[in-house]
Amino acid sequence: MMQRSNSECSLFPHEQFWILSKRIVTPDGVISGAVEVRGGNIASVIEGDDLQSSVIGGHFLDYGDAVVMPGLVDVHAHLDEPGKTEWEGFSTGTRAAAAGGLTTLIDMPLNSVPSTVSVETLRLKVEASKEKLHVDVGFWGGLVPENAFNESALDSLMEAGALGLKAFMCPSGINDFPMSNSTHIKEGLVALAKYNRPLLVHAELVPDSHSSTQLNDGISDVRSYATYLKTRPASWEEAAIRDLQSAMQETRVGGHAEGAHLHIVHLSDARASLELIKDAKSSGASLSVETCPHYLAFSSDDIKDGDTRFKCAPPIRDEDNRQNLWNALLEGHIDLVSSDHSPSAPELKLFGEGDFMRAWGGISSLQFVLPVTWSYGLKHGITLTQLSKWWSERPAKLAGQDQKGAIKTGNHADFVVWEPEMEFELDESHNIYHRHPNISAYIGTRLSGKVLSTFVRGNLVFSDGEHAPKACGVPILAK
Ligand SMILES: NC(=O)NC(NC(N)=O)C(=O)[O-]
Ligand SMILES: [Zn+2]
Ligand SMILES: [Zn+2]
Repeated sequence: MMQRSNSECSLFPHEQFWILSKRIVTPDGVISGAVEVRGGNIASVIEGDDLQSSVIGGHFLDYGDAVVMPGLVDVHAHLDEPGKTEWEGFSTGTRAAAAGGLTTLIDMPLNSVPSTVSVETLRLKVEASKEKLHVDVGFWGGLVPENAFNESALDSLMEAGALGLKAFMCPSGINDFPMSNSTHIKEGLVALAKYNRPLLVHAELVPDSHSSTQLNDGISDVRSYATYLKTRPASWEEAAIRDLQSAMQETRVGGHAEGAHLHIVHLSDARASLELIKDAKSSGASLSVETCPHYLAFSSDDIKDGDTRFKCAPPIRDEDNRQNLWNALLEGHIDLVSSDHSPSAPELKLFGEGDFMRAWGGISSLQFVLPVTWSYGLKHGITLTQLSKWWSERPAKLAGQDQKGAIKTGNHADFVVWEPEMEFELDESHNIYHRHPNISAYIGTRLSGKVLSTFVRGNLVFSDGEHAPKACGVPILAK
């Protein structure tokens, strides 16, 4: 049998091989069988027990009872390169992804320097990623007031390969990524319509009555999580989504932005905001919404004073809200899950002071999202099929990746092989590939679900704690 042309890309470098398992997650259910990989794609999927004899003579890997699932597709990762590689980076971030069973990441346009808001800055991203990608990485472009009314600027960003756009409705904390209003967002949707690509929105709206002096007035206990939580109420999410209502309506059949799609990132409020989303969906708007593992795993009562690892925006809310998020996910009102992996330099977390008001926000989680979603989901009876829809099928669709996100003939051979029943303590002894393991909110938790192997387009990029020698992930650019 032929070896793959660049054998350093894979720990099992064969042009053609079989993967066997008693639990393969396919769009038609979990089957016992074998997946044939040829030239990096899925050549066939066959059902049956004891298929070893059928594949004899060929190369194969028999994973027994371990689960073979489509690799996870994370539509919300901040990789921060170029310019903020000391926060994360293509190399560290994609190594963590490979170790966590994620095979595709879509990078957010902010936190790198410069932000990805033009063709030139997108080129800098792609250039900076060369030879550093252990998984495939696509890029969202930024919608900002400066380009929102400039259709040719948005056109060229789309033509250069951005998979869609991302906007903030509140200050992002990043100077070259100013916030947009609903008029900018409408313009963005109209520009995206002809490309059939989505606009992702950070939906929190700061009320007019609010000023930063007011914000810090009377705040005494800056180490208390409750203090921070009060400064970003659920009404901010609700107000943003209400403000988006007319833009959403334009995505309906016959609307000015028919063909475009609006996606709300990191929903935390599972009350009024969720109701508005349900209404918009049922009125025919092309709308979807994600939540993140930290909103599903933690509630405000769990967060200790001064533990700024848990600071993010929108904030982690109360326990009832967390239960509502799970129900919404199980009932299909929340479409998918993303990491919002958003690390920073540890100093910015101000662990010494534990000041929630001044610490940099963002949760670091990329490598752990599979066991976290699974472990906390077990109490809600989630299935492998649901997990795979939330983490692979729907995110791949949002990002326009029709050859990813499902184990079916013709798709990319992107897989995670994992043991859902295997428990482990996530402590400092664990091999963590994030640039800064200690800022992760998950250190110190006990999780269920150990990743054994990860394949990206047929390359075994991670196996048994080891990465393939060469980084052979590719930048994904829309055509
Ligand atoms: N600048 C950021 O990375 N912001 C991110 N920060 C969070 N979520 O706390 C985000 O996605 O809004
Ligand atoms: Zn955000
Ligand atoms: Zn984010």
